[in-house]
This record gives sequence, structure tokens and C-alpha cells, in this order.
Amino acid sequence: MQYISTRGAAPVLGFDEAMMTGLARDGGLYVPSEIPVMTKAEIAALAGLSYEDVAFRVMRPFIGDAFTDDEFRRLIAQAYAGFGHAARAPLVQLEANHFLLELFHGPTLAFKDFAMQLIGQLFQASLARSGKHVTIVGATSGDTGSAAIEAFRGLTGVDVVILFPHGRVSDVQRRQMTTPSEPNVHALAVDGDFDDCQALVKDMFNDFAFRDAVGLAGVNSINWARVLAQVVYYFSSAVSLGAPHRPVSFTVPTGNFGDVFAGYIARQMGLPIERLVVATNQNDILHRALSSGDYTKDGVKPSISPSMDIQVSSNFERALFDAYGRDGNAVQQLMTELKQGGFRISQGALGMLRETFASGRCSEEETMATIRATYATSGEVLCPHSAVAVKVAADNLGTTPMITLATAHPAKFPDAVEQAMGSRPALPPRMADLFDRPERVTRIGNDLGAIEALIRERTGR
Ligand SMILES: Cc1ncc(COP(=O)(O)O)c(C=O)c1O
Ligand SMILES: N[C@@H](CCOP(=O)(O)O)C(=O)O
Repeated sequence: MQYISTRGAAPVLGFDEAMMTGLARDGGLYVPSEIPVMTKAEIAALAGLSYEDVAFRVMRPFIGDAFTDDEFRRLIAQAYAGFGHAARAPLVQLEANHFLLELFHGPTLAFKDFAMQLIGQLFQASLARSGKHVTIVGATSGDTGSAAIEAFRGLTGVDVVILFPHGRVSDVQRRQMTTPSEPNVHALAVDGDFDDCQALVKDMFNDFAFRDAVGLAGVNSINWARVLAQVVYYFSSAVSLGAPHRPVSFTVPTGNFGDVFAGYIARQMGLPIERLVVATNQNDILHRALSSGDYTKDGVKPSISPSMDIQVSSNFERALFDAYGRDGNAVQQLMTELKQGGFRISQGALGMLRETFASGRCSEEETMATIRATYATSGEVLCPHSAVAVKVAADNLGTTPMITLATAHPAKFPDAVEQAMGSRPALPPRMADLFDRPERVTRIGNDLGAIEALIRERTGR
């Protein structure tokens, strides 16, 4: 299996190299040169298997010879052993035709653990072979950072540096990043928003002298391995509702477009997904883009679903690459226009995107009303991101079963949940002392030179 860049001008890589490289050297994102298709019989055979077995069968064709089958099975088993639910990603019924996929039973209580726990295992195995040191630098609006720190804390051969927007993540998210005491963990609170943090990380990848000196690696969803690991739960949930004999739809709370892009890959692989509904909060650039073709930035507005406060949605580039007939030059041109403010999607490309994606927006008031109403009708306490998706899903229900992704545990956002329903969800007992642990964080300006200098000093490179 080979991986090519969405901008068409970077070296073609195998799985292992693409995973360790993160962002392509031409600024693009790696995607498989072709998508392996599973037959109807192969999909049907997933019924009744453990999550780990489904993961092996779905991901194996993408891995090439990077890991032996035995090694890959072992790494998958280790990745999911610490999850707090036997099913890993259980489905809960909300209404007759509406199901919630709970993706928050991992160690940091968000869907990011599905990919990050596996990537932690894959990185370790790969670094043990090469003997290299890497500096992982990630941008987060709260959940990627805590999941990455949890997966890489204390590992030899790895420093993990996380940039988060100062004052724009929940207290629980911040403390998950600032309380680990391992010396290889570095939490940086940046004066800016998530888009600034993400742009800084991309600029570091495009500074080849720095990139090569520190052995830069990325675990944001710019890393293909992140997307791949998230494909699995589309299969496990759809099959448990009758796929491939019965189609399903999904609604996905969306920010950086990584999670919903994983659903797109599942559909390309042959999973009968009727529609993928992109649900946004008041930062609705993706809804505007999919409904009118206008992808113009208009400033990030802080919301009660802060992990989705994003305007420059990294993985949308992967979808555009396909929608523009895999033309790297066309994508390069669009991304140049995006730096200047935005672009208009061509009619042909928009038509292609709309064959798969629908979209909707949820206001702050609707998010709170959905948390309240869902608790009243089903007893399920939603985090604000999941509530955004439940509301948009409700607007898009039809005869096909709808699976809505619940991406974080409500206890990560107790203030928003309390505001909506009057009571605070409790953290699981293993995190009960989170607010007693000392914090370790460096506040820093939105300044590439200063951040690179700090990383060099911390890593000694
Ligand atoms: C809780 C939560 N829900 C949804 C999202 C959006 O996911 P994505 O960025 O993959 O679109 C995020 C951030 O990634 C998140 O942390
Ligand atoms: N919402 C994310 C933002 C980063 O997204 P990623 O999926 O590209 O890592 C977060 O919680 O950090």
C-alpha cells in the first residue's frame, strides 16, 4: 500500500513512513493511493466479532508489510485493553431509528483515544526498530492533546509537545494536559485560538531545518494513521445494525473533519452508508461550504462545544482532493486561496461532495436544549459536542437507521452540562483527584520562532 500527498509533490511513502512523517513535505496530507474494498461477504463476516478483530480486518489492507499479522494483532489488543467498556464502542438506542455510538470509554474520555492509543503502540514498535528519537508536536482544542499525552507519556525516544489555545479549553481538558508529571510531556498554552495552534504546527513541519533537527512527528488527524483507526467503529456499529444487508447513516460532530472523513473512507471501502451528516456548532464554515460552496473564514467564535471551535478544517483537504479528481495542483491552489481568506468550491466538486455529505448547524441554545431533552427522553447525558450532533441528526432522520457519534464524556464539560440540566456529571473514580494534582504549563505567545526555540531547548536538539 502506497501513500500520496494531496498536493501531489511529496515523496510517495509506505504506511510506516507516512505515519512517522505526519504532514507531507509539500504541505499536503497523505492518503492511500487507492482504497481497498471489502466485499459484502467480508463485511457480513464482521458480525459478532470483538472490536479488536474487526479492527484487524478493517485496517490490515492499509498497513502493507509495516507490521506482521501477529504483531499488528498484539498492538491492537494492547491499545484497547484499557478501555472501560467491553464493547469498546457501545451503541445505545435513543429513538426508534436513532442510535448513539458512545466513543468516550477510553482513558481520556473522548473518541481520540481510539486512534491515539493505537498510534502510541505503533509508534513504539516502529521506534524500537529504528532506534530513532521523535518530537511529537500537536495542536489541540482540548481532546487530541490529552489523548496524545496519555498515549505517549513516559515513553523513551519520544517528546510530546502540545499547543492549546489559552483559556479556550475546559478545565478538565486543561488539567488532563497539564498534570502529567513525566518529563517528556510539555503543555504550551498559546495566546490564540485553535486555528493559530494548528497553523503553528503546520509551519513547523514546513520549516525543514527545524523539522529534521528535532525529528518532528505529528499525531493530529493530518496523520493518516489517526483517520484509519477511526474507520473501524463505522464498521463495528453499522454491522451491529444489519450492514451490509441494511444501509445506515451517520451524523458526526465535526471540527477538523477527521472523524467524518474516516466515515467517508468506510463508505469507499464498501460499507453501505447512505449519508454522512456533518454537524457543526456556531462555527459553521463546513455547513456553509457544503450547502453553498462558500469556504470563507470569518473568525472563530468561542462556544460551549469548544473542541469544535475551528475554521481551518485540516481534513477537508483530503475530501477536496477526491472531489477535484485527485488533482494536487488544484488543491494547492485552493489552500493558497484559503490562506488569503477562503475559496469557492467548483460546482462539479460540490456535487461530488454532496453525493456523500449532508450538513447542519446547531446554535448554543439548541445545544443546551438538546442536552436537556435527550436526558428527559432517554436518560442519556450528552456532552455539548454530542448534543450538537444529536440535534442535527434529529433534523435529518429518515427511514434509514441513523447512528450519531457521541465523541466525549459529559464530565469533560461539566459547566456546559450543568448550565443545561442543573446538575454536574461526575468524573470516573480514577480521575477523582484531577483537580488536586499540580499543574505544569508554559504560557507562550503566538510566535513560531519562540515556540521552536522552546522546543529545541526542552528536547536538547
Ligand atoms: C469531543 C469532540 N467532538 C468532535 C470533534 C470534532 O472531530 P473532528 O475534528 O475529527 O471533526 C472533536 C475534535 O476533534 C472533539 O474533541
Ligand atoms: N478537536 C480537536 C482538534 C484537533 O483535531 P485533530 O483531530 O486533527 O487532532 C481537539 O480536541 O484537539
